[in-house]
Amino acid sequence: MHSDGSKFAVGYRVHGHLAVYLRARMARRDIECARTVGHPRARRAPAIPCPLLRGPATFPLVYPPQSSRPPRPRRSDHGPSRTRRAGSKRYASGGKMIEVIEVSKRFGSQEVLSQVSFTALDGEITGFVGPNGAGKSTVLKIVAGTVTPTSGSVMIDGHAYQDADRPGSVLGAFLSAETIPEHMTAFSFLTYISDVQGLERNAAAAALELVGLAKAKNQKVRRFSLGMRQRLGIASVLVGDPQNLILDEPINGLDPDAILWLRSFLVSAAQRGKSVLLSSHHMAELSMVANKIVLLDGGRVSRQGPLDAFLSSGSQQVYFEASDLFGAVAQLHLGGYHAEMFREGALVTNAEPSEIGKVIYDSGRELRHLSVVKQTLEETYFETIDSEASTRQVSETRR
Ligand SMILES: Nc1ncnc2c1ncn2[C@@H]1O[C@H](COP(=O)(O)OP(=O)(O)OP(=O)(O)O)[C@@H](O)[C@H]1O
Repeated sequence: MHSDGSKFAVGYRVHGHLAVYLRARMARRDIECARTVGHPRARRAPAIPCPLLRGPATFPLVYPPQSSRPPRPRRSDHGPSRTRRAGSKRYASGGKMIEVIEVSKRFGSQEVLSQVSFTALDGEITGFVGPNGAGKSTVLKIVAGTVTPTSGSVMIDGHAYQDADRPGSVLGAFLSAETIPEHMTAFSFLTYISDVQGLERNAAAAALELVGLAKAKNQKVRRFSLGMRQRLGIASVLVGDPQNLILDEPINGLDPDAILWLRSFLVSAAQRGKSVLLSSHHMAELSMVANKIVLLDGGRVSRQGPLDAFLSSGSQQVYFEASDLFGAVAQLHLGGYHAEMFREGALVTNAEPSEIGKVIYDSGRELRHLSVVKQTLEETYFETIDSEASTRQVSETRR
């Protein structure tokens, strides 16, 4: 305990995370304070088995872990009339929750971000992607208030974050597990966070349960594996149940069980109307949960839009299987189509399935399978990055 008797003063002796919470308590208007602090109304949902814990969890796991698609939102999940598009992946909506407005950032002479603008809406998971060094972490740090933009602003729930009365109830951010003090135990770390946020101490225990660290609660963080540190970092965000969540590469180091759990948790959070901004290099994972994608490249937003637009924007391919496959492919070539043998059948580029079906049928062959192959998020990602790179190359050559 510090000589002034403040139970928060101990935070001055540590660095990183705790200093952040400390400042939250000591100087409410310090924008760093709200990195991870949340509000005290931790949810007391009915206990439902959590795949991570193999025991009860304390949040409603409404998203079946086996499924890669979220279910239709139930009215009871988020109150009456908050669902705008039942059946879609927008779970509930209340407006623009995280608004990044024309944000630019320079570190010395290096321009890292240029006029970055996007919104992460209520009830949605916004996937934030881009190559290494694109500036994703810098954007998230600016949203969390730990880095100041050179120009532009961020609004959260319609207000400047530093003006929030209870910053912790507004935003929870998991930016890096590296800042968790190594000399603390998992429990003392989370208890400290609970104290600073004015939560009951069982909020810390519940968060440890949620992320599957209950058994390791008395272990020092320095003995934690990467995955355990990630889990603890995620727990530090969940402890206060904030309305908006930002997570920077939370999947790194997690085992498959934990990934499954995190996926379920984030979808559930969106279903309850929260806004989730999720940075990740795992495209397949993002495809399963995201409603919207923001692609950052070279410090600029090179593309943003609904996930479905990313999946359907590329060249369409039709896959078919037929009798006399070689003959069918030759027939398609004669008709001017580009067809290639693939697995048990063939892939035709830039074609409509009805056209391909007609060609095969008219040639007297038996059509056994016909389907449209959608471009994956990863393919669209590389296509966009490649086209940005060639555009940059052309403009540099012209100079
Ligand atoms: N504090 C800093 N001082 C100077 N340069 C910085 C600082 N923080 C980040 N940068 C630079 O800003 C650029 C963007 O970094 P950032 O970490 O935001 O990228 P990122 O998209 O998150 O990358 P990754 O996918 O590898 O995590 C990099 O060139 C990095 O070196």
